[in-house]
Amino acid sequence: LTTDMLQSGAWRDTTFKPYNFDALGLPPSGGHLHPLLKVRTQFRKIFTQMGFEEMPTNNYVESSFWNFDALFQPQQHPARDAHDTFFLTKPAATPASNFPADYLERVKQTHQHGGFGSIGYGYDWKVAEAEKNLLRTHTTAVSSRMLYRLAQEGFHPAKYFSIDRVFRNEAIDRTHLAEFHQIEGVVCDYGLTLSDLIGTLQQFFDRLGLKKLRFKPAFNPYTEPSMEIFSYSEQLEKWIEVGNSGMFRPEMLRPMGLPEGVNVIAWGLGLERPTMILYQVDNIRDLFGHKVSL
Ligand SMILES: COC[C@@H]1[C@H](c2ccc(C#Cc3ccccc3)cc2)[C@@H]2CN(C(=O)Nc3ccc(OC4CC4)cc3)C[C@@H](O)[C@@H](O)CN12
Repeated sequence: LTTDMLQSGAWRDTTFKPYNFDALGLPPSGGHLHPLLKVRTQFRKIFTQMGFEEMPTNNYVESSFWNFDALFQPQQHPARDAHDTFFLTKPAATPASNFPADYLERVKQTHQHGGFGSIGYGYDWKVAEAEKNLLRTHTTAVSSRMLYRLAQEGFHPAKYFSIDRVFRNEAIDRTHLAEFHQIEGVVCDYGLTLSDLIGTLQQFFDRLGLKKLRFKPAFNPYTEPSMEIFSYSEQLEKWIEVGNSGMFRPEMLRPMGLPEGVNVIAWGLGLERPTMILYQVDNIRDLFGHKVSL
């Protein structure tokens, strides 16, 4: 039966087969959860089982102060250039009156002259640099806010985690976009050492099915020592990089007011890479971005 038959009236002398009311309709295509969000739930479960509390990460816009200065990342560090970071023009700055004045002063002193056994960087720290707004380059900016709050509200041992979007002004390719989801774990307590970090990482990655870990010395401006984490993937039958880690430096922790003897171990990884491996996706655009084809 066509519109032409209806308009011309040809339908009148056409015999049609009887309507089959028992015919099954087309199966409706059910929706499905996005793989990234399913893997995010998996990571949330792992952290929760390990007793970690999720950090509030609902601010993509951050000040350079919390994203860099609070982490003892020097103001002339290349990561702070526009070629690596998305700086905002409106609002371009968070007035320094928003930062705790005494804490800001301790951060400034630590960058300039060190303290707590550190010699600092010896440069002239500029508040205007710390006021610049940006799209956070890591969720470690949230960790710095949480650690400061923990110190100010009365320290107690704590375990935090975050899983959320971060933004880097970098070249994009098959496996890298200008934004990705960072996963970060943080443990703060008295007397933590590198072996606590290694043990925590083994617990964490074991729950991901990654049994064999290897650690390689690395550098981060805000952690010392730092280690890159590698694991043997049975699925890919090769050693793969699975994250980075370290112990936050005293130049970051002491100005916050965390008590003497308190150390903080932390590690980070991405959400896209594990999702691409678990769901056998080889182009990140099939997973995330403006042209998703699932
Ligand atoms: C600019 O890119 C950064 C991102 C992302 C990353 C790297 C480091 C950190 C960090 C940190 C950190 C360090 C010290 C203290 C606090 C945080 C966070 C994210 C992943 C880190 N990486 C990464 O996730 N790899 C990975 C993780 C899990 C995994 O599981 C599979 C089921 C088997 C597989 C792979 C390693 C690479 O993918 C790397 O090329 C991309 N990295």
